[in-house]
Formats: sequence, C-alpha cells, structure tokens
Amino acid sequence: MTAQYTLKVVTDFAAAHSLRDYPGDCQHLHGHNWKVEVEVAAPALDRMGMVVDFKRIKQAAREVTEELDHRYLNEIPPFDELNPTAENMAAYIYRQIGERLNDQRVKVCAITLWETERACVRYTEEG
Ligand SMILES: Nc1nc2c(c(=O)[nH]1)N=C([C@H](O)[C@H](O)COP(=O)(O)OP(=O)(O)OP(=O)(O)O)CN2
Ligand SMILES: [Zn+2]
Repeated sequence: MTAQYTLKVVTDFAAAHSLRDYPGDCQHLHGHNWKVEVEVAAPALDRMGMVVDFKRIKQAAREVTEELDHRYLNEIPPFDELNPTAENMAAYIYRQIGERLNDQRVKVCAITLWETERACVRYTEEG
C-alpha cells in the first residue's frame, strides 16, 4: 500500500478578461468571480502529523490570487501575451503556488479553477 494525503483549500478572486481570437462574446471584456481549489499532496506527514498547515496553503494561494484580484488580466503578465483562458490561468496559478509551497515531501498536485458555477478546469502535471 502506498499512502498519499491530499489537502484541499478553496479561495476566490474577481477579475476581468477578454479572450483573444475567441469567435464569440467572450472576446469582449467581461468579468468572473473565479473560484480556485488548491490541492497539495504528500506521501508522509511531518512531526505534527500534518502534510502542511492549511494556513500556509491559504497564504500562498492568497499571495498569488492577490496579484490577479480586481485586475483586467489581459494587461498583466503573463496574460498580456498569453491568452487568459481558464486553462492558462490554472497552469499559471499551479506553478506560482508550487514555487511557494513545494519541497521534497510536499507538492501542489492540482489546481481546479472555476470560471463560472458550471464550468471549471483541473490542471495537474505528471512526473
Ligand atoms: N475551454 C474554455 N472555454 C471557454 C473559456 C475558457 O477559458 N476555456 N472561457 C470562456 C469565457 O471566458 C466565458 O466567459 C465563459 O462563458 P460560458 O461558459 O459561456 O458561461 P456563461 O455561464 O456565461 O454561458 P452559458 O452558455 O449560458 O453557460 C468561454 N469558453
Ligand atoms: Zn470569461
């Protein structure tokens, strides 16, 4: 048996975007209340019996989403060049939170980004 603990923290932010090359209404400026689910995994616990303190995950997620909150995403890097689709945003958030949290034992393993109440993308990386 291989153990794996996966924690999940949920946060949100509000931001506007417009999708370049989109053949429809979403090419125009519009906004969403984005919901972000951050999953963090480890095969073993620390001395306290935690993967990592939920507070640390919330703090890392907040640091990343604060940069996006109440912004027009098309104006800020990397979305001034990279189309601010939910897919590209999820991958960006995954890497940014990973840079803050990952160590030898603990890894960000998935970001689920809800663009609306009915549509989301879940981003993971293999290996
Ligand atoms: N694969 C993706 N598809 C779409 C993305 C995206 O990022 N990745 N983004 C959009 C738009 O940003 C749009 O705002 C989302 O609109 P939509 O899903 O159509 O949501 P609505 O609830 O406003 O529309 P309904 O059609 O009434 O559900 C589009 N696609
Ligand atoms: Zn949109």
